[in-house]
Formats: sequence, structure tokens, C-alpha cells
Amino acid sequence: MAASTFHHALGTVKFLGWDSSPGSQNGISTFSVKMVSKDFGLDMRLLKRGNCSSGSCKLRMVHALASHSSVADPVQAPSNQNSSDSQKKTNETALILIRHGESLWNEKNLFTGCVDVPLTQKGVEEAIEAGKRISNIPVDMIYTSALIRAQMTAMLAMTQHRRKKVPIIMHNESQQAKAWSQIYSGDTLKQSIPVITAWQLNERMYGELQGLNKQETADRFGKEKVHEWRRSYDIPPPNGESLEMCAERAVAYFKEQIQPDLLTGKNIMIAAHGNSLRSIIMYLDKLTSQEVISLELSTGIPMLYIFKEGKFIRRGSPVAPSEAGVYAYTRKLALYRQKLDEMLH
Ligand SMILES: O=C(O)[C@H](O)COP(=O)(O)O
Repeated sequence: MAASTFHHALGTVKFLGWDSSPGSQNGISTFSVKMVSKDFGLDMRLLKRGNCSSGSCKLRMVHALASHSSVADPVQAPSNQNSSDSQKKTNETALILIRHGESLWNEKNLFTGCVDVPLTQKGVEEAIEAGKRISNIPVDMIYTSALIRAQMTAMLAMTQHRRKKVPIIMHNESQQAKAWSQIYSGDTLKQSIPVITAWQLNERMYGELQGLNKQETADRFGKEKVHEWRRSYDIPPPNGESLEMCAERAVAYFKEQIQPDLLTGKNIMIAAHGNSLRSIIMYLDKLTSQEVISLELSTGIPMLYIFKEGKFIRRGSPVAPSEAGVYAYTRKLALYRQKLDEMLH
């Protein structure tokens, strides 16, 4: 069959030829096609039933392999709408923010900042519970800080996700690290979620308070002074970062690296810290430097935003995996959940 172009709900696809080993499962023949769509830009493998004649093929996507950095999720693929609908859908994505679970220094009530401390058992459980709450929400990319407590939280949360993709930390710190961590199977790649670690998402650097007990510091310097160091917008703790300084790197990173991914239709989870997330939420919710003072984030509680038409719509925290209201937030989330249900039952 010569190369030809079909119009499908997913966009225009170009037939490239039969798969090198055409299979037949229950009367379904497989062949490879190249997706030609500015919206998707993906190499795709499609299934077709029966004979194909150009223009009348009924195609069902079974999986897709992105030709760029990420992987499109087949359960997100819209199945029965026209291409303008599918473009609208691409413009609506989920953004999940999670503060890490309790760390060993949270437990001891010590200022932690950029000290790299792991989770407690309770923190591990909080991360698992957070994962249950977001287990039906699509995740295409994960961003974490460079600190182990945020990375543990992201990984533990993903053990609960119903889609069962494998989160894989990207090692782009050197050409060799990048080359040595390549994946050579398209099938394996499409069952993976890239995890990007970035120091810019680290907790604020707490300066000379790092390692000090919070209660003892309040007793020594006064409750008001310590509250000012911990919650004011522009007053830094001794030799540390103010929230404003933390925002300069965390919000800049969000705008430069994460927001473009949301714009290209990726659903994103960020696992980070009390203050790096407070600064990002200040940006998302357009809080003033006065309003951010009273913003407190608990450990291990995921927060969901919908990014639509350039705006961030705060949807709160999914209460439980069975919380029906969460999936009624948008038609796209409801469809995603329905497709997971179909796939897993
Ligand atoms: O770095 C820390 O000590 C905490 O994780 C955040 O502390 P805070 O609530 O004092 O800002």
C-alpha cells in the first residue's frame, strides 16, 4: 500500500507502511503510521480492523511514542470527537503540587532548608496516601527538587497510580550520564514518566537557622522575630533566603521550564517544599506579599490545579481516591478516569 493520509479524530495521520512484523490478534492487523499533526507531533502505532482503503479506515490508537522528551498517554487519547475538540482538550491540563511527607527533621522540629534529610515512616505513609488521592489524575511529567524528601514523596506517590507507569529520574547532568541512562525500547519508554530534578525547587535556604530547633530559636530570639523569618515575604533569616529570594529562582523555573510543558498539553506533578511551593502558589493564585504570610502547607497533601486558556484554576485537594467530585472537575479528567476503569477491569 502506498503512503497515504487519513483524517482521524486525533488529527491527520500519514500511513508509512506495514510494521516489519505485522501481527494479527483477534482479526486485528497492526501497522505503523506516522502522525502528522502539529498538535501531537508523535510517532504512533495504530491498530486497524479489516481492510484499509484510504480515507475510510477506522483507526484505534493503542499506544503512542513521543518523538520528543515525553510520552503521550494512550488513556488520555480522545476517541470520539473532532480535531477541534481534541485541540481544545490539549489546552486543558492538570497540575498537581505536593509538599513532601514528614522528614526526620520535621519530626524533631528542626529548621531544615536545603539540608538533605529523608522521610520518616509517617512521611512515607503520607506520600502513599497522597498517591492514592491522585491515582486517577493523569501525570505525564514529574518535577521534583534536588532533595531526597521530595524525590521519595514523588516516587512513593506514584506507586499508587492506577496507570502504573514507571517514574524515571532523568540524568542530564553530563553527556555521559545522559548517554548511560538511555532507554532502547520504545515500549518501555512509553510506560515511563520522566522525572526532572531541579535545585531551583529546593526548600528556601534557611541560613544559620538550619539544624536549629524551632521552639528553642523562638525562645531565644522571640516568637515574633522567628515568625517574621519563617513567614514574611521579604525578610530573610540570618544569611538565608527570604521567600522573595526563594521565589526568584522557584517561580522563574516554573515559568521557564514547567509552564511551557503545561502549554504543550502535559499533565504535571511537582513534589517540592513548604516555601518553594508557597512561592509558586503565590504566583498561581496571584497572592499579595501580605496574603502569602498566612499560607501554610501541610506535609503530603496534594493540591490540584487545572491549567486552561492560560489560567490556573485551583481545585483544592482530592479528598480520597474514590472522591467522585474530583473527577467531575473537568470532562477531560472524568474521561481519563473512565478510560482507566475500562482498561483495568
Ligand atoms: O525547612 C524547614 O524547616 C521546613 O520544612 C519548612 O519550615 P517552615 O515551616 O519553618 O518554613
